[in-house]
Amino acid sequence: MTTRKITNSSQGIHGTISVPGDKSISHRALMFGAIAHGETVIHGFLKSEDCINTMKCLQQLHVKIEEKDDVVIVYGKGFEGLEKPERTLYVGNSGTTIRLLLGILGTLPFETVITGDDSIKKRPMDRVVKPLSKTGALFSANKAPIVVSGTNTKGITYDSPIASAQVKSSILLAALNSVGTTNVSEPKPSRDHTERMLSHFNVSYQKKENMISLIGKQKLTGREINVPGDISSAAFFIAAAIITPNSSLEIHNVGLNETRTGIIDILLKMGANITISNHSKMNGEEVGTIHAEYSPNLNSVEICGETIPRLIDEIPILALVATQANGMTVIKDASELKVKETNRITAVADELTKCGAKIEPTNDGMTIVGKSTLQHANVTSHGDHRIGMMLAIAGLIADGGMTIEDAEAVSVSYPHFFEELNNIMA
Ligand SMILES: O=C(O)C1=C[C@@H](OP(=O)(O)O)[C@@H](O)[C@H](O)C1
Ligand SMILES: C=C(OP(=O)(O)O)C(=O)O
Repeated sequence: MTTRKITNSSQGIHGTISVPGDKSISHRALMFGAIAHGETVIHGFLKSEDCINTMKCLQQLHVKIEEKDDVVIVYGKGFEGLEKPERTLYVGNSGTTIRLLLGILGTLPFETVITGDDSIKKRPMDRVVKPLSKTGALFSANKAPIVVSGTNTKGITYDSPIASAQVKSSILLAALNSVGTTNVSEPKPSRDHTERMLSHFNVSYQKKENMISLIGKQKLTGREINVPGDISSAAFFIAAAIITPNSSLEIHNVGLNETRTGIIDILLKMGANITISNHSKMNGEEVGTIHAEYSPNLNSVEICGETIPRLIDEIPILALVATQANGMTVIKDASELKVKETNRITAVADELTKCGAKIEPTNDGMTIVGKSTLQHANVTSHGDHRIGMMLAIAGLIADGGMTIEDAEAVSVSYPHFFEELNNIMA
């Protein structure tokens, strides 16, 4: 386990950076490339642990994938080109990998065993096992390790009780290799990268309100994909600039898909100095440049309802920002946080309390009372990349900095996070 010491940054953070590729889009680019026919060339692929695990799983299913210079090339042979792996597939820490792959594997006529690390083994898979079983897919368990297979799967109609892009995407991937129409709805809109990727691969589907309908067995052909920078990674540096005195930071090429920009909406509502410029589009995904500056007059907010899925992974870093805002910030409707890489409600509350924050966990979120002066503490990431990065940013404003145990967890989504942080502190 690696321990990292972060020093307090009295001079602020400065510079112009780009963040690595979007994790959600990188996973999908590989999977769509694998089930399409022909070459899919991916630019800006995120080479982090989670996405590399997706790549390795697909290679074990006998998909040829090459890394050349800055591109990743997937030589897809359609669903029928996927072959039984010799070994158990290992997804590491990645919920997106296991849930989306279960959708694909549940339509293949051979048994695959799939598992992950200790965190993955605890995370609920019934949310995909239940709907996918209706297609005719077979599963040995509701938690990893799972043995999965399926023959002649059929389209289903499923009203998902949770707003989860992983559930929606798993069902849509299964739908592509099933006979007939699949209809899937969700209670609130979750990230729509799968839908945009379907359009990019010329798959036709209908979307009416929160219901997507797709006819199975459409043929996909390999495409070129440009992956924008990950707004969930950018969020740590945006927050750092906002809460650290004397800071000014520009981040290029950030994905600005509106199903992901809840973090920007909330920070603006809190009074943060953020501007967005250079708007453009990359294979159906909006991108732009984000400029963030120190914002001394932040106010508390309530974060709930439809906003939650639009910033679900940014709640740990938003909690830190809320410690620097006047008044009480209330986060609710976010019980999904309990089933992420760790229980992010208790992990955030426990670790930030050690630093002097006034933060109370609730059943479906937390309350945070600002403004607090934070101080040095020995904290832990709990093996969760987003908790680790949030605590590193807390170190910038804490008296005496921060000591973070299990800091290597950041490699799950942002392998060079600490190097980038050092660069902008210089
Ligand atoms: O589909 C995706 O790429 C993701 C969806 C979200 O999970 P849920 O869909 O389970 O909320 C998110 O937390 C995760 O980091 C990535
Ligand atoms: C929840 C996350 O990812 P996953 O569900 O893919 O493990 C995340 O990256 O914050």
